[in-house]
Amino acid sequence: MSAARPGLERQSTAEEAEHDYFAMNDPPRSLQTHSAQAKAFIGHHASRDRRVVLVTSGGTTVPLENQTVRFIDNFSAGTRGATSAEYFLKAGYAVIFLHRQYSLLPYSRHYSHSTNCFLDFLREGSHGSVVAHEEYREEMLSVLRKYNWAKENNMLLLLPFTTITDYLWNLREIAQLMRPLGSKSLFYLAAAVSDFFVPKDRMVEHKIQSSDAAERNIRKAKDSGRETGLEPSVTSVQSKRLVVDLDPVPKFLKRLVDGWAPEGMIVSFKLETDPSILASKAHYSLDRYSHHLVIGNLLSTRKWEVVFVTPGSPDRWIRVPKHRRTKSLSGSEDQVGLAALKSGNAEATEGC
Ligand SMILES: CC(C)(COP(=O)(O)O)[C@@H](O)C(=O)NCCC(=O)N[C@@H](CSSC[C@H](N)C(=O)O)C(=O)O
Repeated sequence: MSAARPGLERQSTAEEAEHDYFAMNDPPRSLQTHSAQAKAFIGHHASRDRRVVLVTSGGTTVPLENQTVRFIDNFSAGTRGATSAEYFLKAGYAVIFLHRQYSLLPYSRHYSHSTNCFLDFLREGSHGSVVAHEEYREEMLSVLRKYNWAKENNMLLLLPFTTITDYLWNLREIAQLMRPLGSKSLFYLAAAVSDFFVPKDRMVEHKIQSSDAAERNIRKAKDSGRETGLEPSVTSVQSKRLVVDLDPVPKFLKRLVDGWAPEGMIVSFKLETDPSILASKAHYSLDRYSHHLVIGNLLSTRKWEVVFVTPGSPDRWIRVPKHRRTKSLSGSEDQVGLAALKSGNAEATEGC
């Protein structure tokens, strides 16, 4: 961590980490365009005194080379984010949907290109027309009407990211643009965010070689390392194993709560695979960042149960009953939202 800059009182560790991270890792080429779109969208809805939610969705990647051939990814398909965005729109929020490029989107998620292939719901009608199969027509029409309403009323802004750096630059930019909304802003952080990454100054430029060329590759990287004093983050050794040395991603939630969006309502998700630590990790996150709600979920059961962890209240599990975990067109994840609605937790609907 850099020493406190002379003439300034020592900034918090989180502020220092933020400064160092954004100084070392360039913004995505799309940031200015995204910023202009978000600014116009927020201004449009602020002038109508409307609540705006930033929903983040899908997984961030960690590139291993500057000219990226290989990257570390995660499991997230964006189902939680895309489904929740639909509930937020239904509840009257304007939605900024910051999502992993090509992950599931609100409404179109019901008929993706692979699972539930939309072509399977269509048939050729008269005069070369295309019509929906009778049995799907009602549901498809309902989804289409909601989708068109959101588009025609400028209620949904879709902003894509790919890497962890894209995500953090966009999150900070949009959060700062949302500040004037004050308590009318909500942050719903459903994206699966990388915890480790390859810092730019330790990233190799070209594709990592898996052949004998690796020797030349290592020598070149080490020679450049001798000049910069930095070892490359990824090296393949004589045994041709690939050794990857990653740094932790700065804990940005602290900066979001304290600096970027001090008046916004902030909901984060805690993902675990071990049920015995989920609640404690969710409480730890809430205590550490002092935000409003942590929604805990397990990788294996995330589509039908979540736990709401809020300050000063008992943990509240929301589960879709076994018999209702049907695979509707929209999948069982819709039912976590419906279960929350039926349990009288309107907020919970928006939270799922
Ligand atoms: C990703 C899923 C599980 C949804 O799955 P799909 O429907 O398939 O998309 C979502 O519900 C979720 O838990 N999202 C959050 C996952 C996540 O990355 N949580 C972080 C907290 S937010 S990243 C915060 C950062 N580490 C920090 O401490 O500042 C964690 O568990 O640590």
